[in-house]
Amino acid sequence: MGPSGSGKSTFIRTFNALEDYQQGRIEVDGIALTHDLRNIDAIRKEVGMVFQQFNLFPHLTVLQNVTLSPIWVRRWKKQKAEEVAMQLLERVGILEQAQKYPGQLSGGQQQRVAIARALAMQPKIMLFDEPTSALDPEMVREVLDVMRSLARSGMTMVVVTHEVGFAREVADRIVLMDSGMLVEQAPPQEFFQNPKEERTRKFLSQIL
Ligand SMILES: Nc1ncnc2c1ncn2[C@@H]1O[C@H](COP(=O)(O)OP(=O)(O)OP(=O)(O)O)[C@@H](O)[C@H]1O
Repeated sequence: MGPSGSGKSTFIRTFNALEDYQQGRIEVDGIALTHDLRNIDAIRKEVGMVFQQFNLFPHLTVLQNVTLSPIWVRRWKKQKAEEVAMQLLERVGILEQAQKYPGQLSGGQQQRVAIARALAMQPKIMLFDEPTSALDPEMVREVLDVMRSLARSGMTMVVVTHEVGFAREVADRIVLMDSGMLVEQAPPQEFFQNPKEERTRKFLSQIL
């Protein structure tokens, strides 16, 4: 969490080398991120990402959006990729939309396709960059429900969000960022009820 421009997107985009960084060290499931392209590829296979704007291919059906990477990157046979995709579409509650195009779906449905698409690559970590910020209020919940069940299934997730209730309920750890720096990190209860930093108190007084 953190105010606008505090560096939240920049931070999570470094995890899969969408953004370069100058200091520090990033390690994903034992693989250290270097500038070697093969290494970046290896990390990207482990890290799924969901963006605020769903970034689906508009000319492909839902099913084709979800099977594209497994077929082209993982080299799965079409039939296997489609079987797995259908299971994922069922998991995110939009199985019946499989043959439609993104433009025919609501924002909440499109975001659930984007989640299924990321999961299709069987990532070890999922990054979410304000996944509900572009949605109408009534669609926020259906996406948060999917994320909640993903968290319960044990998926490691790093989520940039302004959804305070969701963060409080689902997170193991909340990180507050400000001016490109990590200000405070703590389990939700401690973060919301007993923050250590003045900056955190000020942030909470603005959002609660
Ligand atoms: N650690 C950093 N060092 C230097 N510049 C940074 C750092 N983190 C972010 N920036 C710069 O700060 C600006 C805002 O960052 P970013 O978009 O990541 O913020 P944000 O918290 O995601 O904002 P929003 O909530 O509006 O999306 C960008 O121009 C980015 O390049």
